[in-house]
Amino acid sequence: MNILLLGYGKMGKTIEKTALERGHHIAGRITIDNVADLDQLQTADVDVVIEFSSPESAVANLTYCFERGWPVVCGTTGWLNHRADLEDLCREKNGAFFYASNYSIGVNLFFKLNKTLAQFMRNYPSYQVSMTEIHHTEKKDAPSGTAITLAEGVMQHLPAKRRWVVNEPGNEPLVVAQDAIEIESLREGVVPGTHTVRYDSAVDRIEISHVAHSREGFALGAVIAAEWIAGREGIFGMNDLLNFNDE
Ligand SMILES: NC(=O)C1=CN([C@@H]2O[C@H](COP(=O)(O)OP(=O)(O)OC[C@H]3O[C@@H](n4cnc5c(N)ncnc54)[C@H](OP(=O)(O)O)[C@@H]3O)[C@@H](O)[C@H]2O)C=CC1
Ligand SMILES: O=C(O)C1=N[C@H](C(=O)O)C[C@H](O)C1
Repeated sequence: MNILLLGYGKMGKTIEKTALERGHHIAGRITIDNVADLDQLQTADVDVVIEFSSPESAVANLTYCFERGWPVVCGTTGWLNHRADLEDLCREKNGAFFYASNYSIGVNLFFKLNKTLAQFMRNYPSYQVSMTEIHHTEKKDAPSGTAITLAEGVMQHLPAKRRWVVNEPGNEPLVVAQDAIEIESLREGVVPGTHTVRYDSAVDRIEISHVAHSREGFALGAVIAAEWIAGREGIFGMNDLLNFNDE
C-alpha cells in the first residue's frame, strides 16, 4: 500500500519503520514545515493516510483528507471535541475514518480488563476509583487520550461516576467530588506511556497497569488498522478491528 504519513515526529518515524518492514511504500512524509506539499500529491498516489500530528492540527488535516477522498487512520489525541463534526463530514464524503486513542493491542486488552473490573466493583462502593497516566515531557495534551478512554469505560459500568477531572502536571492534590474520577497526569523523561487504574478503600488497594516499553506497539496497531481499512467505507475503531463487542 502507498501510505501517506501526516505528521512525521516520534510516531510518524516509528510507523514508517513498521510500514516498510510490512512491505508498504511511503507516499509522503508531512511535517508542519511542508504541509503545502500535500497539494502536489495526486489523489491516486495515496491508498491510506496515517495521521499522528498535534492536537492543534488534527482537525484541519482530517478535513483535508476527507475532501480528497483518502481513507484515514488517526492517532492524534486532544482534538475530540470536534469528533462528531468530522465524522459527519466523513459520512457526507462517503469516506473511511479509523480513530483510536491507543493503537496498542495490549492497551485494548487493558481497556477490556478495565471495564470488567469496573463492572465487578459496582457492588463495592467503599472503593474509590482513580487513575494515573505517565508520559514523556514533550506530550502536549493532558490527560492522555488513553486515560479518557479508560475513564469512559469506568463510567459505562459505575453509574455513580459521571465525569472525570484532571490533575495536571505540577499541581497540588485535588479535592475530588464523589461523582468524579480523578486522573493524575505526570510528565517524566522519555516515558512512552504508562496507565494505572486503582480502587482504594480505607484498608487496601486494587490496581491494574499497562506499561508501554516503546512506541512500537502503537505503530504496529496503526499499520494493521491501515491495512484493514483499505477498501472499506465508514467510521471505525479498535473494537471493529479486534472483533471486540463494546461491553
Ligand atoms: N493513538 C495512539 O496510539 C498514539 C497517539 N499518539 C498521539 O499522536 C500525536 C503525535 O505524537 P508524537 O509523534 O509523539 O508527536 P511529535 O511531536 O513527535 O510529532 C508530531 C508531528 O506532527 C507534525 N505536525 C505538527 N503540525 C502539523 C501539521 N499542521 N500538519 C502536519 N504535521 C504537523 C510535527 O511537525 P514538526 O516536527 O515540524 O513540528 C511532527 O512531525 C499526539 O497527539 C500523541 O498524543 C502518540 C502515540 C500513540
Ligand atoms: O503522546 C503520546 O506519546 C501518547 N499518546 C496517546 C494518548 O494520549 O493516550 C497514546 C499513548 O499513551 C502515547
